[in-house]
Amino acid sequence: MAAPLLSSLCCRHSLRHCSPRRFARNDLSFFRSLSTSISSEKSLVLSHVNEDAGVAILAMNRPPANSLSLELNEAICTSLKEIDTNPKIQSVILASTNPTIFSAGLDVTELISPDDQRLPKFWNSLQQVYIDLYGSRLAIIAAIQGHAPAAGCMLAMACDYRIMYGGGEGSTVDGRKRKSHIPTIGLNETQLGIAAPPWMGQLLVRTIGFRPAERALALGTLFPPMEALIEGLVDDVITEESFSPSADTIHALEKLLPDPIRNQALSLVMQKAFQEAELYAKISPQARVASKLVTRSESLKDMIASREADTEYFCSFICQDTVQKNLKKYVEALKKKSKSK
Ligand SMILES: CCCCCCCCCCC/C=C/C(=O)SCCNC(=O)CCNC(=O)[C@H](O)C(C)(C)COP(=O)(O)OP(=O)(O)OC[C@H]1O[C@@H](n2cnc3c(N)ncnc32)[C@H](O)[C@@H]1OP(=O)(O)O
Repeated sequence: MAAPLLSSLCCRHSLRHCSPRRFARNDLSFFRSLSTSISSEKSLVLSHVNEDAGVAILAMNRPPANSLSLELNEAICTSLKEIDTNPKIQSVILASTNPTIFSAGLDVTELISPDDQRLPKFWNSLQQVYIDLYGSRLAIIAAIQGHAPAAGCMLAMACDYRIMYGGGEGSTVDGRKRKSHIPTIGLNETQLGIAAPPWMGQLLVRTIGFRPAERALALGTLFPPMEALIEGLVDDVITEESFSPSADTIHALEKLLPDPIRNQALSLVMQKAFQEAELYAKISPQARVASKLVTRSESLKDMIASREADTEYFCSFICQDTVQKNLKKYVEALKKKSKSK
């Protein structure tokens, strides 16, 4: 696995497929669902490309919480690969069709009383998502509208830039009032009685620095947006107080977008993500990819070298009685909370 990945970072995609695209700052037409749009695995992922813009959107679409199952992981990788093979695309926005949950992390039901054959496949698929995102030649922008705990946070950290919704009353991207929503992000595994695997923990260390990461990992801290910004876990926090799209914009987008992501395209987070995607797409792809290689190749090599051992450790760890007990308790509490709403 190592050789293809690193060669893809070095040359396979990056140096051959370098045709930066320009598009107008406010041109939201990049969201247009082309007839060649990619939707895979029963649309667990909605993916659309705009070759003129050089930008793609990849929106996770697994209700209710975009929790990462084997199938969703595979769908993310498949979609990303399809986008990656398109030489006209330089940037991708990683988003969610759920406006309040980016991804709830691993599908915890995958971890409870797991099937022997499926569990290692499941873990491998998560490792692959990380490798494909973190090692992509594409500039990937995380549009974090909602919660991103645990592996959801990992997805965001594996991107090149993270924009988070700052929360607040009455966000009205579609003209309707909605309840106040303040998303959180972080590696909260210890709160489930498990620990983040080394490669995920190290990703946090590389993102926010050693001491803050050490503390956040131990406590399983979930950061609200402004704290995440201060820690450097996200790069930008957007509030929608001043956001009021014009009727023309809404009308144009209604024509352009398929239902699941129409409102998302109108949100300020998505528009900022678009601007950032545009910014990255303007940089010489050779230079951008080379700089990504400088900061990411060593850790990717290490992760890939320990991949099998990581899978073995994960499987035996998850199957321990105490871990199973903790996980069951956690899921019961989650279901109870959901029912009590
Ligand atoms: C030393 C090295 C050791 C290495 C060993 C490896 C160990 C393993 C490491 C694994 C690393 C990664 C771990 C994970 O990602 S575990 C998952 C962590 N995720 C969470 O803790 C989040 C749980 N969810 C929530 O807190 C909330 O749902 C959330 C804040 C995301 C949203 O809240 P909201 O109120 O909007 O929504 P609900 O809670 O009502 O949820 C809606 C429905 O979704 C279901 N749900 C939510 N999260 C999950 C999930 N992670 N998996 C499966 N299902 C989930 C929830 O039950 C609701 O469904 P129902 O309505 O049907 O009950």
